[in-house]
Amino acid sequence: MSALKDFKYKESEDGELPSLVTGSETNLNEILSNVKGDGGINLVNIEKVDRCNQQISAPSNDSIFMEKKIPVTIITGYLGSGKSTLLEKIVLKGSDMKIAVILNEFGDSSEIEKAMTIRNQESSTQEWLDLGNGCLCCSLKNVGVKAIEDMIARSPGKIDYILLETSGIADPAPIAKMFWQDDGLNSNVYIDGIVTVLDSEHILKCLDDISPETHWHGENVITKENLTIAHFQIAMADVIILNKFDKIENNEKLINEVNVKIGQINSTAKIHFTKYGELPLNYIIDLHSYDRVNFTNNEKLMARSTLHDPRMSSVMLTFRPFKNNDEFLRFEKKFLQVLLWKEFGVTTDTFNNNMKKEWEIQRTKGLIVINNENSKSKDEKIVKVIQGVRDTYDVLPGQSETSNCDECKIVFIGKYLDQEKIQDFLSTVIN
Ligand SMILES: Nc1nc2c(ncn2[C@@H]2O[C@H](COP(=O)(O)OP(=O)(O)OP(=O)(O)O)[C@@H](O)[C@H]2O)c(=O)[nH]1
Ligand SMILES: [Zn+2]
Repeated sequence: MSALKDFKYKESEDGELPSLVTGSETNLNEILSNVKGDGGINLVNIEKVDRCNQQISAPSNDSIFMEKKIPVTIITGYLGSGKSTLLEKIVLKGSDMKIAVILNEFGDSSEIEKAMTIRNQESSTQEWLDLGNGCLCCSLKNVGVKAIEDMIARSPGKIDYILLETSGIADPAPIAKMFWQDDGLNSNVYIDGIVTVLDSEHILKCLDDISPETHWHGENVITKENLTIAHFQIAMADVIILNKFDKIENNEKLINEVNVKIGQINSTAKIHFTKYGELPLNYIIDLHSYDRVNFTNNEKLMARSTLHDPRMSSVMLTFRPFKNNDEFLRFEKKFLQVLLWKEFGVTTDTFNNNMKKEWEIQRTKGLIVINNENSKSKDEKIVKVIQGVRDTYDVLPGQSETSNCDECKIVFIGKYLDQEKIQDFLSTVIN
């Protein structure tokens, strides 16, 4: 029977106790060098300690961590739609802004190593990054984000924007969520928006053509009801580029059909037709799609009652401002979470049974106006923004692009959404 080891501390055997951390240290190394694992290796990785030391020692006003955050624009779109062509044009055209272009291509060599080619005008560096199974939307959470954060930390002040091309079969939602970190994580990047490039000649076929070998990955994308990854790439877009316009420019009927079909799936994204990715850079940067909301929806499309394609659609609700913050919190709990947290059992059976069983919300954008009950002038209002990607949502202090703040607006984009039923449900929460 082995004797129980006596774990009591004995200075003679266990050495001197390291002094307690007082918080006034100026160099973490002194403390951490005493903290050794078995075999004397450092328990904390050295780069992390160096970065912490820089943070502690740099005077707060110019600490490298105070540096501005770098916006990331995700460029997605189905295979061969023209993403790389768009990015080549941007890099070749050059601009006074320093843009890092990251191509998440599938390496020929092996499925485990992927090239992240970082390019800006002056030079291009090749960063090899192990993305797990080779796709940013499937890789371990944050592997891609961490690599990009490290790249920025290594070249402070050298990058103004990051344009990240996903592979043609990537589901943009998990990628958006990866970059959409709350400030607490002190990330030096943030998501500015999603730009989806479409091949205007083939997009209609692509939306109807359910190819069994379509590469399904990312979150639990349901294949049985023939949705394609192109649907999700369109639904998640803040800007849609209908590229290869040279192929359809003489076909009025097709142009209109493409416009209507895309608008049915996503009625809030701005749509631009392009040839070989020719587009002014400012159409795809500074979108602020995840910290602000501007509804540029095409009213005429929204007014249309019946949708020819019941699968992916947009639902837009407008309603009176909230009387006070409590009423807004009740809306959040009794309406928003019931809609978004279906997977977590928050959705009531009555509501569920009332909708088509595979209904699901992919994207939420909301402009919320609350009467400020604490203010002297009764018409002072508080504006908030709701940004949601599938079940994850955030309520941020907002500013509305439009000046009028006398109504709330919320848009849901997803599968089998029924405008009337959601509207009725809202009226049970806000009457
Ligand atoms: N006719 C025409 N061809 C285009 C246009 N834009 C791109 N192409 C061509 O379409 C093909 C695919 O373009 P890419 O830019 O590689 O497409 P991609 O989206 O990056 O492709 P993946 O990375 O495989 O998803 C290339 O041969 C381009 O030259 C366009 O506007 N019109
Ligand atoms: Zn993937």
